Amino acid sequence: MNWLDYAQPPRLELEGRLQERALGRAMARWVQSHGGGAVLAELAARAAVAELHGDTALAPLDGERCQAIAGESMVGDGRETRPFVLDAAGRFYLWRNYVHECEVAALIGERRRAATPLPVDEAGLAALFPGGDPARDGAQREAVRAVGGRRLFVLTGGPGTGKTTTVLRMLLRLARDGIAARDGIAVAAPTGKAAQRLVQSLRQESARLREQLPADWAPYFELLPASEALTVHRLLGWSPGRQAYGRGPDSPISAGVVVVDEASMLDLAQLRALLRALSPTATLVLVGDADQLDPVGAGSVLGDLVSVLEAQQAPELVRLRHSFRADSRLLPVLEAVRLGQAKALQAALAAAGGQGRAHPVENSAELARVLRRWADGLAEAGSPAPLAGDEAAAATKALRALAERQLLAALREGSFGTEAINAAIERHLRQRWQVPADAPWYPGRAVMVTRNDYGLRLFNGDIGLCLRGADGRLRVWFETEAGARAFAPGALPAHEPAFAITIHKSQGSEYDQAAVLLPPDPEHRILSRQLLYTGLSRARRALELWAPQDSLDAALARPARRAGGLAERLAAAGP
Ligand SMILES: Nc1ncnc2c1ncn2[C@@H]1O[C@H](COP(=O)(O)OP(=O)(O)OP(=O)(O)O)[C@@H](O)[C@H]1O
Repeated sequence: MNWLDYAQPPRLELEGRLQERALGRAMARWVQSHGGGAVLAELAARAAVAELHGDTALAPLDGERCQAIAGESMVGDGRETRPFVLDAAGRFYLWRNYVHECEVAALIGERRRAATPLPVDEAGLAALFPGGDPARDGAQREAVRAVGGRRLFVLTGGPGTGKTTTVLRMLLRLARDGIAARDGIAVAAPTGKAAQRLVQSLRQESARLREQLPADWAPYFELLPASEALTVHRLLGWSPGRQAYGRGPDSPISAGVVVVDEASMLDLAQLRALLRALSPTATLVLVGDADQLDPVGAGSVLGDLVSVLEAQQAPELVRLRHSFRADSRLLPVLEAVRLGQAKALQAALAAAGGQGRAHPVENSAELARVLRRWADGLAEAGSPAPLAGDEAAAATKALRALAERQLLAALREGSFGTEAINAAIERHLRQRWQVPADAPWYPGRAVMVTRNDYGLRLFNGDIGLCLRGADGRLRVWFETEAGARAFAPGALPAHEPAFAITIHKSQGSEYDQAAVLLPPDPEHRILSRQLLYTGLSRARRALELWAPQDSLDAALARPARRAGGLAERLAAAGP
């Protein structure tokens, strides 16, 4: 491995302590074989493992350790290329993470300084919010007002606060300003599913708004991206052969406005690549919920950016706070989690009545009990009847019924993980529905696609339901924008059972009712406020929290901001 190569972090998707130890040992050996001392070898190993956990650096070292590595030739202060960097604050970096942080901070600083705010046409703004109420949509209007003439804009807010609704109006405003007409608009999201959802929501909302606006707005609607849902990877022209992005400073993305939704999923390396690939005059709009989980890769860029912009009361940031969700009884639950307040969470759950329940699931026996109740709920609906009449319409109905309730678990592996839970639920359903043991597929089996298949237009995270057609054949149905589509089970891309999915995978989806299961070990490092918030905020109408108080307290107490120096660098790069 070439540690100086910071173009792309190594694809280390392995999890678990064994792999971590192996990586750490390999790194330590590499350091020692290149003449590094024991302290450096240990720090390098820890930094490599910390990167797997999402940290871009080690938390500042004490003076003694800084001293111990001061003379190491492999450690620099960032001015020259070295495998490791010890920055002025004592943070220890792998070279690429240091470079990425510095570049991201510098490019964001440049974009902020390059703003030439354009006043909004107030009549146009009022037209975009027909019959609006400033108490509810004031911040949305502010976002539309503030985006004009900016090269960077950040829109954050919890679920249902109208982020997509606002993005549409921001784009229409920019189109009217002439920006989009000249250079075009690109919208993307880190995952295929989120990108598809974004384009779909924009299209639905623009159909509604178009009817309410005067005819002279029509040309601006034509400029909205209506067709392809782009992942950030695709927007950047990722070439698997070259293992590099095609878009960069020499061949920038040809769009005057670039919107990236679900930006909480962007990692540091992706944001750097994106910033490098924008034309200098383009407007970048980052949209997401800064309180959600950090990305799989290293860094917590949206969280860092929002915290810095918020502290500076910067005009490039608008936080939407009013939720347009029909059900506001769950909002205090989310707010308590967001702020890490255990007592407020208990009170909010109690006040939510039947819509918010907590079960202290402390061990496998208790898990089996709540799982059985959950699986009974699924089984009672019965094995779905064969489709009749308009099969696609009937399948859509069945898929929507399936999406009404979802079990979300923090873990994937182990007895509290989705793999074991799915196996238990499937066993129960097979028994209740009398599915023959040798039939892998049966009506009512829910699966989730785990890899994007652009040819089939199925994306990682899409949920399908197996149903029997009138012809007696089993097919797996997916709800897509073009209506429900069916696939032979054998034709599906990689997939897994979906009666329970991880909280990580649930990002961007919503359910009427969600149950959220945390591991009973309060020491488990996956527990964090963001994890709990992300899980609970998937519920539209009712939620169940399956966790002992200790795990809950641990999650609430851990804001889980990752170690690194981006926030400090962003603040220093200033506007
Ligand atoms: N100003 C508004 N007036 C009335 N309804 C609104 C307004 N803004 C948003 N809504 C409604 O609130 C709901 C959520 O809006 P939207 O999908 O834009 O939110 P979001 O923040 O993108 O949601 P999420 O990310 O949780 O899916 C939609 O039904 C939308 O029509």
